[in-house]
Amino acid sequence: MGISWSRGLGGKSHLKHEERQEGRMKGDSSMVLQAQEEIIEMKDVFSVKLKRRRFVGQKKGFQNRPKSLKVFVNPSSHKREATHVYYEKVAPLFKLADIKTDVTVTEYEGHALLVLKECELQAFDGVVCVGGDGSVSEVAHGLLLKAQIDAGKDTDYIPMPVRAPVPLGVIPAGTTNILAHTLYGIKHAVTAALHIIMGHIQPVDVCTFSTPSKLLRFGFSAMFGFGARTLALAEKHRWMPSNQRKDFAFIKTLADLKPEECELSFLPLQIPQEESHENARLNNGSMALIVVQNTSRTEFIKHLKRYTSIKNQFNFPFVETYTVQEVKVQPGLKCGLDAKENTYLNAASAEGNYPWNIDGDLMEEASEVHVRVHPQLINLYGVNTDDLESSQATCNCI
Ligand SMILES: Nc1ncnc2c1ncn2[C@@H]1O[C@H](COP(=O)(O)OP(=O)(O)OP(=O)(O)O)[C@@H](O)[C@H]1O
Repeated sequence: MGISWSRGLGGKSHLKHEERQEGRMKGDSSMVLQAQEEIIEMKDVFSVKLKRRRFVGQKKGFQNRPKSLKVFVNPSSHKREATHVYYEKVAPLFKLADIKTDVTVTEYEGHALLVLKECELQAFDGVVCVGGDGSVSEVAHGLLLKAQIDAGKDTDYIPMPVRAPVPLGVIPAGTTNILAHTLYGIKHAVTAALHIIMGHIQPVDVCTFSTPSKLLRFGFSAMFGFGARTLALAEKHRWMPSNQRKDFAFIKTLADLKPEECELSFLPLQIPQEESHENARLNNGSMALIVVQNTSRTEFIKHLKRYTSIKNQFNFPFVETYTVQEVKVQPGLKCGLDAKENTYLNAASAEGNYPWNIDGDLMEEASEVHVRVHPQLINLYGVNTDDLESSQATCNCI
């Protein structure tokens, strides 16, 4: 086996080493030209460096391939592995691909958001986040918020947000990496890095979560009720180790399970009949609304257990699913609840705020929350694994 190349043979395809030898032996005259090809045996190759060359008039070498990246690494992600993952597995690949990087190792929650607000995004071809879903969500929010600021928008009220100016790359290194699973079909840092290097880009829908007076977040998913109360309880026990805290909050919230009083309104997505069997996808301007009505604890646990499976996951009489564009949730206390129930419903905060779990981040709001999906608001590095039958993103977010 050898590596061969030719000196401007007018686009003729190369012959393999073995074929060339054979041609020579047969005395084929066309082989005279080919004989100018040079061969290096693979065993003699120490390393290969490809220089990017452009033809006259060609504007770009490879479309979308980044040359300069702003990188955020969350050193606290999943057993503090993110820094190691980045410097050992990803940074060497970026270097080989001649990509310049500007790295911020975040020091606290909200650090990436602060840096992004001050960042000159024009200096970069993309932003990369090394961490779990919590970090990715913060960076995606920061990137989109900065885009609105740069576009001169009022960041408290953004009915028509502008798109993020550069793509976002996700290097999975967290405890939960649902977004990375969706984009790469796998939690694998090197696969993710290669998608970034090759400039594979996937437009993705993003939601805005707002109250009547302010924008809470740009994000991808939210839970009201059980998933939010679990998070609120876990946050109150920050002193506990992460997994212990989550398990404790989950079991305690389940033990105290009560129906959540709220008024829900939504705008269904108008989709053509032939697509009506499809649920929400990454970039078709839709989101899935899953409403779990009051039921027994046993039935609710059955529903939770099936949550991670792909087949019949919501096939319960008390679970309704809708494909929607907008949702409004107006929390409200039912008159006539007994004191114990009232205490539960107001457990998250003395001010009567209701907890929301937005991409794993706790937000507490008293007023109505309006969720809207904005089609293809951000480009993410990766491919759309919606179409890969084999991809099964496992979700352990609750
Ligand atoms: N240096 C830091 N110390 C503590 N928290 C940080 C730091 N840098 C970033 N964060 C915050 O940590 C949160 C969780 O990060 P991430 O999702 O990457 O990790 P994880 O292991 O998946 O976390 P989780 O336990 O929430 O699943 C993010 O909201 C991020 O803002």
